[in-house]
Amino acid sequence: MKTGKLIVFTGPSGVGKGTLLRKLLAQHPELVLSISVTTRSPRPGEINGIDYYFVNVEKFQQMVADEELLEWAEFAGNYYGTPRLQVEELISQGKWVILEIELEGARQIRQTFPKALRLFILPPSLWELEQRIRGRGTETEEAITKRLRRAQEEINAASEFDIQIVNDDLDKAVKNLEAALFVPC
Ligand SMILES: Nc1nc2c(ncn2[C@@H]2O[C@H](COP(=O)(O)OP(=O)(O)O)[C@@H](O)[C@H]2O)c(=O)[nH]1
Ligand SMILES: Nc1ncnc2c1ncn2[C@@H]1O[C@H](COP(=O)(O)OP(=O)(O)O)[C@@H](O)[C@H]1O
Repeated sequence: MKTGKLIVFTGPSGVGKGTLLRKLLAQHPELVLSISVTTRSPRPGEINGIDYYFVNVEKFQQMVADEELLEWAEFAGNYYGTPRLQVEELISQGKWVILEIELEGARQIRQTFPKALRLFILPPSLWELEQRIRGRGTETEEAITKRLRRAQEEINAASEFDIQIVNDDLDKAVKNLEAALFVPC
């Protein structure tokens, strides 16, 4: 049986993580995206148990206390975390599990899973990042401000990751992502 693998996929809000992963997962069924827990409200079209497990703060805090999360962090006023059991089961089945998580969570995983492959997605520019967040039309003005401020901090930490990929031309970024994942270095 194939050996399981953990892949950390980090990048600022609006950079195109979800877009890239949807394209990648459609072409590579051997990759599995870990479904996170969050206290953020669902966006239009987001489905509980598919996009996220949407919970309230009390439930989230209980999961932390019960050590049900592999990692967790607060981001732009909401909590996000990775369910431990789900990831451990998938890895034991030999799956390649992708954690789409922000910088603080990625730092925790570097301590607990040093063998995880850590990828950082960069925007072509901060201006383009802002156009994308605004263009997506999912965040309030306040959320956009918080996320853009956090984006600068995250971009400054990109060199902590094994591989950096610029999401400028989407198809080119997908190809670079496939090379990072499947071409032995
Ligand atoms: N630490 C951590 N971050 C997460 C998790 N799930 C999502 N995130 C990150 O939380 C941030 C906000 O996610 P979201 O509200 O969906 O916004 P988006 O990045 O603009 O799509 C993003 O950087 C996600 O990668 C998680 O389980 N743990
Ligand atoms: N390479 C790209 N060029 C232009 N727009 C993009 C590109 N990748 C993603 N987008 C758009 O940017 C917005 C944010 O993408 P999304 O995948 O939601 O980012 P994230 O998951 O990192 O927050 C979406 O409207 C998406 O269609």
